[in-house]
Amino acid sequence: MSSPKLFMHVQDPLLASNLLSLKSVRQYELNISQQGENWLDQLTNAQCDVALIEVNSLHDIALKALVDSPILYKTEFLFFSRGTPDPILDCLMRKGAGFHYRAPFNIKLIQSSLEEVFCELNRSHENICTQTSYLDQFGLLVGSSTAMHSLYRTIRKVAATKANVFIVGESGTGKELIANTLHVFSQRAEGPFVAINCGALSPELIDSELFGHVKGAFTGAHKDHQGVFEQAEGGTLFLDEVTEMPYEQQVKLLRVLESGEYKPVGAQQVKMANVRIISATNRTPKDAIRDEIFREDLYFRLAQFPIMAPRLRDREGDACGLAQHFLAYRNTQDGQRKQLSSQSLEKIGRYTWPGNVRELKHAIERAYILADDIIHPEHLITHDFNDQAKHDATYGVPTGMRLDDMEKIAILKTLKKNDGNKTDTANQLGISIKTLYNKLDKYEHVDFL
Ligand SMILES: Nc1ncnc2c1ncn2[C@@H]1O[C@H](COP(=O)(O)OP(=O)(O)OP(=O)(O)O)[C@@H](O)[C@H]1O
Repeated sequence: MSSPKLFMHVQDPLLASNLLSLKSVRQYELNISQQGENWLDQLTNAQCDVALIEVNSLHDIALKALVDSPILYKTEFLFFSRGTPDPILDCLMRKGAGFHYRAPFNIKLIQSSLEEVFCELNRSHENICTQTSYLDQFGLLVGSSTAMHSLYRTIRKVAATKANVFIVGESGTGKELIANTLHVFSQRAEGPFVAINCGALSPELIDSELFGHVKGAFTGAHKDHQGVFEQAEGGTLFLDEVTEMPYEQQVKLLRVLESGEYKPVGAQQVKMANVRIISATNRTPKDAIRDEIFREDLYFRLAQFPIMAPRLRDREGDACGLAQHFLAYRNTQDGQRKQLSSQSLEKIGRYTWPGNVRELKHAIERAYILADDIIHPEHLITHDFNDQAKHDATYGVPTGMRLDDMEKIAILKTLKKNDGNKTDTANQLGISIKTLYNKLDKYEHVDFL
């Protein structure tokens, strides 16, 4: 959600500096009027929620025009005057324009009025949010926090370059969405975006997955197969969980990055790769290099431009905003009007979301399934179980829930408990890593943005 906007047209320097020093003024996005230009035109262009206007002339043309302007009903006005009777101002007051403060000004009173208006503006955003999302969006990413806006600026700058980008961030922070957004804003946007999970590649098939193979290259190679380098030709190749790629395979990837050349398995001729590489990991690269699971030379090739994906707990206000966003999409999908209670929003705002946006998205999905109309805190299942829950295997297993919903919850909870480690998750759930990936892939596709 963007901050509510405040327009200020105040010429008296003392009054202006008093107003600007108020905390309640600084929480708005500020627009200060330009001297010599009609302030009503400026206000109309800026589309502000609140306007602080000093009236110091009985011949203020803009004030006169305001009487018949639609802005009068869209903006909350606070007028400041020296107290000289002004029929136009009286007329505006009769039309419900807002507050009129006369000198000497009581700054404390002004502060509390602005505070109140600010709360009302935010409340009106809240009331509409179960059907609509109020967060800012950039490419495929949603979020209005300072951390997200700084990420948007970085993406915009680096997308235009040819640099390989390396995204580091906790599981569920949206690294794949960041990669896709980089692609969308790059000159390769018309080309394909191909994502591959390096942790899910089987050592036997990895060469073929990356570089492709020709018919007859090995038993079972019944026809030519394009590797991801070829599939992503002219576009972007996203190497997710790149630190999980088998160590000996990393040197092959390094060679392609250095020379641009690769050879499909069983082929005679080399091919030239024309792809931009974006990679990601939820490990700290320095630790992965120290532990000798990730080659340092490969890291430097891949990380021409490193980007940190911010944790959800570092994006002030975004957790509640995203919860509303996901709920609004779900409501729209099913024609429902489910709402988050204010206690639920409080719980969402307080919780630290160690599984980041993915955990939040799935918590809302589960709550949506469980709740009738209002989502209460008990519907929001997070991962901080109490001790009793740990000892009781049936704790929290609901009755009457669809089996595939329960399966989904079990998978996502286990994934979370294992900090996103899919190998451990698959082992604990007694399924193959491939099955796990297929199921996660399915959830992503039936999910909402
Ligand atoms: N800023 C965001 N706006 C909207 N949805 C988001 C955002 N960030 C993440 N998501 C959603 O959260 C889920 C996880 O995102 P994604 O797969 O991109 O995370 P990740 O960091 O790549 O996770 P992992 O490290 O486990 O692969 C996806 O469903 C994605 O759509």
